[in-house]
Amino acid sequence: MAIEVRDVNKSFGTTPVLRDVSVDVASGSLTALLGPSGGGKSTLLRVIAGLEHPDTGTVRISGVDATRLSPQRRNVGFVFQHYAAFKHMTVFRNVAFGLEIRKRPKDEIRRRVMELLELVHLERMADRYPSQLSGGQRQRMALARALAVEPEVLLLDEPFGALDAQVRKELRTWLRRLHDEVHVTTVFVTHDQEEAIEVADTVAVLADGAVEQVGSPSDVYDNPANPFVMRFLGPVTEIGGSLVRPHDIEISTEPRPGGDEASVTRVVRLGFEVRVELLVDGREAWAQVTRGTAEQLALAPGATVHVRPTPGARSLALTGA
Ligand SMILES: Nc1ncnc2c1ncn2[C@@H]1O[C@H](COP(=O)(O)OP(=O)(O)OP(=O)(O)O)[C@@H](O)[C@H]1O
Repeated sequence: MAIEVRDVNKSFGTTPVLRDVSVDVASGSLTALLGPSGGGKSTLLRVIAGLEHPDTGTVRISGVDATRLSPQRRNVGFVFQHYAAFKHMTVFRNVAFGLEIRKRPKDEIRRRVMELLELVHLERMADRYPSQLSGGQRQRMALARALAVEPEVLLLDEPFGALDAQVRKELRTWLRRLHDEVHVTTVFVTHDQEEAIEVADTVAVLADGAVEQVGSPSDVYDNPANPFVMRFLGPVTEIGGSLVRPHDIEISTEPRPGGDEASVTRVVRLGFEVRVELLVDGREAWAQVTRGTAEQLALAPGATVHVRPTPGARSLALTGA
């Protein structure tokens, strides 16, 4: 394990922000800390970095108890949402900074920095100043700078959070590729479930200071541990007292075992997908079907149909939830 967080508790004043948090991060993995705003993701990342100290519990990095080590002695690289670059230094010098203060030989620094700039596709920007870069380029420079000193662990706090949607999407794909090339153990914070699912190989869902579930993206999406995780990871709807993914609802014109009668209230075509709004037992629900299915069943407002979760689909009973 690259990182082992054990039974960490942290309060600010009297407010508990992390409650008995235990997470393992495998060496070489790309792990997302995912959850709603205020859930404690940044605080957990800062505890791993050594920027906050837990009240109780331990943090081990590469097998060493790091709980009391300063950030400098943990060998971690850090990138924040708003990255503070040295404005008066070129991109080259920003990336070289950590190596220069470690007094590495000049030619080694030059080689390493150019390698890193190539890795983040900024090799032609070496002589520019941070103000001459786009937001996405600046964050890539920040990553190169964090990687320069060869950290054992890379910690990213919403690194693309301040960028517009399009650039954000590009950088996601880019981060995944970068990780496939350098394999440095990486933990990144995000509140965007799509980003976590697309980029990470492990997702830890954090809410209200506690870990709700840790698993692969398909694990947490297909086998959510509880209604909270199911709702947070993707669209849900409710039929027969259970929470179901709308694409896991089977619609038929004939009654089927385990099905409920429903009336179609609205049919919305969204390209290839069709959103079918329903009333089941007086309650609103919706199903996502393909255009082919919608046409075949002649779904239209006012139609009476029968719905049930697709056999084998994951559903969660909502009793008491
Ligand atoms: N230094 C601090 N002093 C007091 N309270 C803090 C401090 N840092 C964080 N908090 C509180 O701790 C809680 C968790 O914050 P944290 O930033 O870890 O959550 P988060 O999941 O990263 O949320 P976001 O995505 O909004 O950053 C919040 O209620 C926040 O107000």
